Amino acid sequence: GLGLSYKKDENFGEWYSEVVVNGEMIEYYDISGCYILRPWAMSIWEIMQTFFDAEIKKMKIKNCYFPLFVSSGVLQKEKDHIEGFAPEVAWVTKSGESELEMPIAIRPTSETVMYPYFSKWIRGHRDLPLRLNQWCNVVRWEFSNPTPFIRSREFLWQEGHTAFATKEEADTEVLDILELYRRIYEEFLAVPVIKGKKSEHEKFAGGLYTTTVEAFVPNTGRGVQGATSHCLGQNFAKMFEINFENEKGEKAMVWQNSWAYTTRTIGVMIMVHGDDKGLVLPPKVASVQVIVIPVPYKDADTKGIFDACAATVKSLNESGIRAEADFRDNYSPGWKYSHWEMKGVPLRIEIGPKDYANNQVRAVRRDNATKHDIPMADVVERVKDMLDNIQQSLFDAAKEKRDVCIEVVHTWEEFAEALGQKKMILAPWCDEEEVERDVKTRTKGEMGAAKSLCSPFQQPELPEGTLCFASGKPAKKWTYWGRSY
Ligand SMILES: O=C(C[C@H]1NCCC[C@H]1O)Cn1cnc2c(c1=O)CCCC2
Ligand SMILES: [Mg+2]
Repeated sequence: GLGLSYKKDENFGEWYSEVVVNGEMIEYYDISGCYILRPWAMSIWEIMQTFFDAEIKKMKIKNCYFPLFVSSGVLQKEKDHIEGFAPEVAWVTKSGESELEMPIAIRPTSETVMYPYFSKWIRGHRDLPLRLNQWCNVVRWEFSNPTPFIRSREFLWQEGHTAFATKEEADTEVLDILELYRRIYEEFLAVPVIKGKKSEHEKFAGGLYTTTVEAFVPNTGRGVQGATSHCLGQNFAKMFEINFENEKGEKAMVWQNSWAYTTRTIGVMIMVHGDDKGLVLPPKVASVQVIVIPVPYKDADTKGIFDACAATVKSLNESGIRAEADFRDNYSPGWKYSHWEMKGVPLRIEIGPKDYANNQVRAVRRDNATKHDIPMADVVERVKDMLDNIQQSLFDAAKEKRDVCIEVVHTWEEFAEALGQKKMILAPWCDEEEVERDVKTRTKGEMGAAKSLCSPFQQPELPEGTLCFASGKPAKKWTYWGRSY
């Protein structure tokens, strides 16, 4: 029957796999690591896309579409870009029965697809800035445990690729985009994130520096890279000869950025807000924000109740609230309550004989299960306030929960203990790459090694003489560490 067979706090992995299916977001597919995104998931992607697309259009960024296929010569052009990733590239080697002359890669990302044309299109400083984005799918044939939304062999994303005459312009855009990613997480998905910079070891190998918004899943004690905004410097410009004649008539290389967020965002939201009754959707990303359910009683005025439901839906929709009624006569009200709770609809409105007689409705919040009797005349205003309140309290609850998982440490012993307690660890670090590699080695285990998540832009005070938690050398910066997805 209805209901989950796993509890979030007891069997998180099984709970997650069940909740994405029972919530009708995902259907498993016969190829491992690939998932069907059903409308209940796709509508969330579209709501975020509508926001992000409008924001980048305000920044004069234009959408385009490049081919799915990359020739192998081009893909291997930027050496350190590809060396670490080669095993993940999927190749087309045949068409029908015949072998292809040259194998063709399926894009795992589009730097090497786009940049030969950036080189062709960018001649003079008037061609700059060039700022393109594409909404598409990418394929990475990963082997570590596939997880719906979080780690799949094909996923949807947007990838922005921009070129500027100066580093200052690139640096500014990196942070403008990162702020949009923070808004996606904190204002839409109600998930708190930390803005920061990736270490040299964790950054995008082909780039100059990587900025990130880091989320955290308290149940597993794992950090999640939420979205990334990279400054590529002039590395790709050198490789792909993307030069321009500057205003002094000199030949100069462009400064580039690339930035992405993916369908992983949806998985993070589910992991953070979901509970043992199923999904819990923040109103901003819920395709149905209010579900109205008639509770007919054998001899009560059923038609009146149904009309009241339809009128309630109509007035909510007219005020911009996404409301629907569930009039199906082959399911009981109780069944409907569980069904829409499983799907995470933020607010339920029940109209039964008593409500109808008293010209009121009963609203039930999905996040805290509280019940509220509302006069019909006040429904639109009260529902608007409740949805805003649900959005804010989901964020506040998630932030509180994430904050208690943060542990500040100064020594290796404290670090190891906090890691064992599934914490996100803030530690003073000497910022030396081999020390980071050493931390990975020392924390290897079946749970996976700890890694640096980011050095937060908001740096706490670092008193003179503070030593690195891992090497004992003078610390240079506070850095978040933890296990991750
Ligand atoms: O994709 C990026 C960098 C960059 N790509 C464009 C959008 C922003 C940012 O994600 C890093 N990266 C990750 N994973 C892979 C590659 C790769 O370049 C290339 C080969 C396959 C796997
Ligand atoms: Mg990867």
